[in-house]
Amino acid sequence: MYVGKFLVKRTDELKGRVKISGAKNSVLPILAASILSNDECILEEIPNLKDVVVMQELLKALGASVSYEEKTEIIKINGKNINTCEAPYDLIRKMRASFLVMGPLLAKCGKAKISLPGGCAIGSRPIDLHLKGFEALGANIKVDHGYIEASAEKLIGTTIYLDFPSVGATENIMMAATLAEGTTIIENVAEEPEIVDLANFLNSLGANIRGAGTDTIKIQGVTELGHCNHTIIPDRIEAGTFMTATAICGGDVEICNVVPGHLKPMTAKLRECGIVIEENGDSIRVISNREIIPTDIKTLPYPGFPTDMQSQFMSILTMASGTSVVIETVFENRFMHVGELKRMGANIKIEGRSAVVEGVKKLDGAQVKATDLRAGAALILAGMVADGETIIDDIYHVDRGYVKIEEKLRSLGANIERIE
Ligand SMILES: CC(=O)N[C@H]1[C@@H](OP(=O)(O)OP(=O)(O)OC[C@H]2O[C@@H](n3ccc(=O)[nH]c3=O)[C@H](O)[C@@H]2O)O[C@H](CO)[C@@H](O)[C@@H]1O
Ligand SMILES: C=C(OP(=O)(O)O)C(=O)O
Repeated sequence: MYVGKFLVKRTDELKGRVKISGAKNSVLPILAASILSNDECILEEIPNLKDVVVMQELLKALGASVSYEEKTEIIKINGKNINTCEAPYDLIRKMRASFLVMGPLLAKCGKAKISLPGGCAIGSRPIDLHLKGFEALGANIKVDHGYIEASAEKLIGTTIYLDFPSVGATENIMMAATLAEGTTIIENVAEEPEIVDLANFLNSLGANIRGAGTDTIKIQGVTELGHCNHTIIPDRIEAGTFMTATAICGGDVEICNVVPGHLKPMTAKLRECGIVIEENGDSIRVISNREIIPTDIKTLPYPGFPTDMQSQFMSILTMASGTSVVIETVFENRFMHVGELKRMGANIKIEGRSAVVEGVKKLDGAQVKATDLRAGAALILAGMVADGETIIDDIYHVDRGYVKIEEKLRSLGANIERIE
């Protein structure tokens, strides 16, 4: 059983330089996509995250050969010997992104049997759009005893309109269409940088994908994919988390290995909050005197403000000099952190999909629980400005998506440790 907790104490300021790891939300679909090829893929800047370990286990269970070296952050993966098209419940339940192997398996083996992923703390997270896309490409879908079975003699390109620009559905359908016969056009797709990274990876394997990063993606099917070297883009959500950590604690931090363009929605909001941000090539400098101007936030698909940064921003806004409104439009239940922040003295009221945050003069340390990955990050931020000690439980969620967050924060002067 996982027994780790974080003990967080007051941090007066953050100072120094921190390097951002490869993006969790890029590496997971790219690992899934690598089994489309029958050759070796070499992937660099692989973050050592729990979710990446689970994805490796899943790909090995399907028959892929996978080797990861933590020191160099390189994965070598070869999908030549994929020998089963079934992804068991035990692996799918550990991580929703496991469902991203469905598109590649269907394209490569003509069938896939995957356990239904189910919901999680942030929402019910249906997969109807993924399935509609596979059906449009000619797959036959059936749901039986908690498993989805998809089969197709041949996938045939077509035009697919997504009702909502779902990140996962865009990725899954794009991967399936890569080896389909003819042209697939997917409209109203997600435009996240991770979609562009996946398309770039597939193209360097020999796929023919155009338009990633816009609302329409066009895929000309190919018969085979080859080998490639690919470097995962930096994690914009990890970068945003360090930006907000600096904002709330005060200080002067250089965040390197970032793509400033990917951070724009966060940079714009932090500037509205009164934080100074300088962009310098592939790094940014964040300067804060701890004074936070109240600011409203509304989460939206990219290039809107990311839902994965909503809870960290909420922590900052609890200390603002007035009232802010936070609207969550992407997930229907992503306010679980509010209850925990209130235990630390925050003044927040939820009304439907909105949270009204009344700034307070101080937060108090308390025993709290990371209800999901980003809730855990938000509680670390709150703990760093609270009086007294904060103990955060259930931090396995945090390890899903942050590489050694406590070590990186400590290198900037934060008072945080992992305890048993
Ligand atoms: C591994 C990964 O990349 N995870 C990210 C991905 O999750 P994920 O790919 O699961 O998120 P989606 O963009 O698919 O979900 C957005 C919304 O669409 C709904 N929906 C989605 C698919 C579907 O078939 N039907 C449907 O109704 C979801 O319930 C949710 O309300 O994008 C989210 C939105 O930016 C991020 O918070 C996650 O960090
Ligand atoms: C919701 C998230 O991830 P996942 O889709 O992997 O649950 C996240 O990264 O905040």
